[in-house]
Amino acid sequence: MNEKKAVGEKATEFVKDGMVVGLGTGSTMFYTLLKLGQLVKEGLSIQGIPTSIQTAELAKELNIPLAGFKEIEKIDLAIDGADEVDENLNLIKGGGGALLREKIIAKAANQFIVVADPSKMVKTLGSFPLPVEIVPFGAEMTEKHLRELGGSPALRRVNGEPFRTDNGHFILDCIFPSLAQPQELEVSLNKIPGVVENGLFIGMADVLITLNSDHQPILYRKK
Ligand SMILES: O=C(CO)[C@H](O)[C@H](O)COP(=O)(O)O
Repeated sequence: MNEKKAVGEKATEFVKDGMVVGLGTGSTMFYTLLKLGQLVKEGLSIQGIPTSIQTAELAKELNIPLAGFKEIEKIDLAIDGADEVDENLNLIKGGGGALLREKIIAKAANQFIVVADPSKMVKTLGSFPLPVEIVPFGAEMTEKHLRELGGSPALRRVNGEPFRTDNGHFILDCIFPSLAQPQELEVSLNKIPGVVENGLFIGMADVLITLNSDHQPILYRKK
């Protein structure tokens, strides 16, 4: 069975007529977007706020109307994937490099829904290297500061060249020996000059959609 499709499509049940919807990025969101495109074709009226150029392009292909921040007053709902989800619905995101725009939109939304197949569920965050978005200027120094915080950063590359986010920044993928206190690390990381944002989404998710052992969609709400 296609687990990403099952959870991705389930999230569209939260989308109602007239809503402004934050549209996340990634292969799970692909299915959410396909389903939203179908619903729009059938008459659903929404405005989407994309979290990446990739998502904006797909939404345009699917005729999902898009809006910018100047045109809207609120975001009713944001839907997005995750790289890891713990039992408290804390997340690591940014595997696709869209973490900054994703966090801005998740924070602005009245409700943030995460779609994650069971492979993303973990007891403690941190097996997935934490993406940290940094400005290219002084990258070596920023990397050094991340090492001082206990991380082992690696510059993300594509075809040998540094990967650039939609915002023109670099990504350092950081392994930390322990992410037992993710909320403290999230704050410490963002205090480093040169760090723009990190992929820890602590206390932000309101609803998680994953699958149970019978492969049926199951919802967990923030405690
Ligand atoms: O954070 C993200 C992109 O920056 C994605 O939501 C995350 O990487 C999950 O992607 P996928 O659904 O493809 O597994």
